[in-house]
Amino acid sequence: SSVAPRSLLPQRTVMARASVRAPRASAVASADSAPVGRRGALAAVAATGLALARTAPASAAEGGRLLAYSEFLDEVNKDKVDIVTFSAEGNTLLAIDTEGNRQEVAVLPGQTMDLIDLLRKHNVRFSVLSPTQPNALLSIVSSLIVPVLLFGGLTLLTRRGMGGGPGGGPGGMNPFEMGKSRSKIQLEPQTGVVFDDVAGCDSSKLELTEVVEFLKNPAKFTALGAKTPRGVIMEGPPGTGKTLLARAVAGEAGVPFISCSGSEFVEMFVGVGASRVRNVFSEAKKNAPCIIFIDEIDAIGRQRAGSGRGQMGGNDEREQTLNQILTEMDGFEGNQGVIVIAATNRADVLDSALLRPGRFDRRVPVDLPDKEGREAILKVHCKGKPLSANVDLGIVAKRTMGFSGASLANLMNEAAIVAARRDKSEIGYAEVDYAIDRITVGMAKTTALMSPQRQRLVAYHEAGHAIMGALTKDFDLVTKVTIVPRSNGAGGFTLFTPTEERMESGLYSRSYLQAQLAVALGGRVAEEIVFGDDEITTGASNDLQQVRNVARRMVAQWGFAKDVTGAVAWETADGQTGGMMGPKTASAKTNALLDAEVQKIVQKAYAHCKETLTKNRNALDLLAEMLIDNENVDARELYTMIRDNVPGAQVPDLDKLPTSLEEMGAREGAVVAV
Ligand SMILES: Nc1ncnc2c1ncn2[C@@H]1O[C@H](COP(=O)(O)OP(=O)(O)OP(=O)(O)O)[C@@H](O)[C@H]1O
Ligand SMILES: [Zn+2]
Repeated sequence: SSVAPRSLLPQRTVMARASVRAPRASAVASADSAPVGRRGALAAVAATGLALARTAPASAAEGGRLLAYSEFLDEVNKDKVDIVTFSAEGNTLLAIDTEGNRQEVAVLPGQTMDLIDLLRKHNVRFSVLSPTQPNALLSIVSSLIVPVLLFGGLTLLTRRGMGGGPGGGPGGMNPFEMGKSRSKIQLEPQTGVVFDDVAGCDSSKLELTEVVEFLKNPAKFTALGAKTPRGVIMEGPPGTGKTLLARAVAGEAGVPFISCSGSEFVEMFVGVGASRVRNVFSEAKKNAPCIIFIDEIDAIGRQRAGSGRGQMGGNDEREQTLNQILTEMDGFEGNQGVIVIAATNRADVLDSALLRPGRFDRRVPVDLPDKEGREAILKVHCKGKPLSANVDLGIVAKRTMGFSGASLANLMNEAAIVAARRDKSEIGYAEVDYAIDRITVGMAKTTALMSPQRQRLVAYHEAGHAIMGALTKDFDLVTKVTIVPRSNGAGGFTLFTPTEERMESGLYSRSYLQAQLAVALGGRVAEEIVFGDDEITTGASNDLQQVRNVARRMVAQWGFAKDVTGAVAWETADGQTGGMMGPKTASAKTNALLDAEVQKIVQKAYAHCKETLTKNRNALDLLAEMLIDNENVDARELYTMIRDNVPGAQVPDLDKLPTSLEEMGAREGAVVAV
């Protein structure tokens, strides 16, 4: 497979000192190699959640086989087919059966409409791959010799209307036509979308208000010599509303919206991409102030050096296109009011040249919605749909953890279709329930949907970090615990805010560092206590690396084990022995001593952690339950629970605790550990 599940890739540790809007900003700032020991940097113990296995999108390359059309029809008739995806050209399709197996099928030309009737009759979900999606399916199938066979009855069927299926006329449904509708430069004078149409995503919207302000009156900004925004990268999983948000920015500012997709540029002949970029920008300048939206920027903006280079010549074209974009953005003298918003779900692969100041220097994470967000999105998509009184959107939101905005929209749509099919006048809970199951089945194969078991595991993991943090005297304040999956692959996170004094001095005591180790181990130890040794997961690998790093530095850099290794710094802050700082000093023997001390320190922290969590199993269970229930737990909720359930615990003044992410982020020195 081309893309390894994310959980198998080295996970990025995110520990960044927060500036004003820290929690969001730092969710993208990778600081794996943060020089520990520098003021503040150490204050973060990575409390990394379980990495969600984000599998590659359905690719026919993986275990697919070519299925004869007749066999395919038989399977459909036996209700064995669950999901069908047509290629943009409509000549092939990918079928996923009820067991999750993928199979490619060559479609007979001219009978798509009948096929669609059949699919509808058997409740098969189907969709058309958009022409801009890189089509693995197509390239594979086209290399096979496709026997075009005729099958009695079906071949000569005429195009009957599609009256049978509710919700969707024959119009826009024909994959043949959709394949051809590759867009030119698309300019919408008015998108008609406003921020209120985008539910949830409050923090993303907040980040974008500045852009809106600028677009409303660019002259005001430039006259004052203010540094104006130029490029914004929105990153997040598919369907989280990135396109919608970009259109809302245009709508809020009342400016035109020019959209294109990164993949459109690279499919063309050499030189065409660059010239198209020029066209897009010159069109934009004519219409300024306005927004250029580039979807799938990763298609052009991948890292230039390394793996991609020299592959079948297609790369020069991509590079030229990328360079042209950079040139255009650099050429915004004094910025005439053109803002480029780009979207990607792979911000990690982007060329760093794109992210430099003056280019895409703002990054707006658009994460999967939490429970509240999901409820709000559901509300948006219920507009104009008659809902029966027995549908409680709060409950629907609770049952749909891991759903994106797009899947929630899809959910309400499916429910409406089912209701119509059942001849109901309103959508009842039964229909919504049915739609949830259906979409869940589809999603389980393509995305990182949280199963209840997984949710429980992540909840206990994070609860382990948080309880350890909260119960350790004089440790950083636990300001937020969440099990909402992040776009960087973390299953959840725990946020700590160090005290002002600690931030000021930048000095850390031995007891503080030991506490840090215990807190970092909290996730794994909680898993162990609750689920047993055999069920512990790889989700803690990041925590364990943190533990190793901190312990190693305690011994080798700060002389905390001086009785054994002497009060000597055996290595520099970056873990090097010698180098610029002097000769290589640690002998093999000393190194062995250092290693042994590291192990001792870690074992001690581990024992302490296990004892504390076992003793406070009650609080651990309660917090895990709170997390499963609400997904987010803020400082006040956490410490209230601790005050009421852990006798003798040291609890901060509840009235002074921050409750909103805004408040927490606004606190100078907040530290995010994802
Ligand atoms: N926050 C939201 N509020 C309301 N609707 C949403 C939201 N997020 C997504 N949707 C629905 O999902 C649809 C698809 O979202 P959109 O295309 O903006 O996602 P995207 O993040 O750009 O996805 P992709 O990465 O696949 O391009 C929207 O048109 C809208 O109907
Ligand atoms: Zn962790």
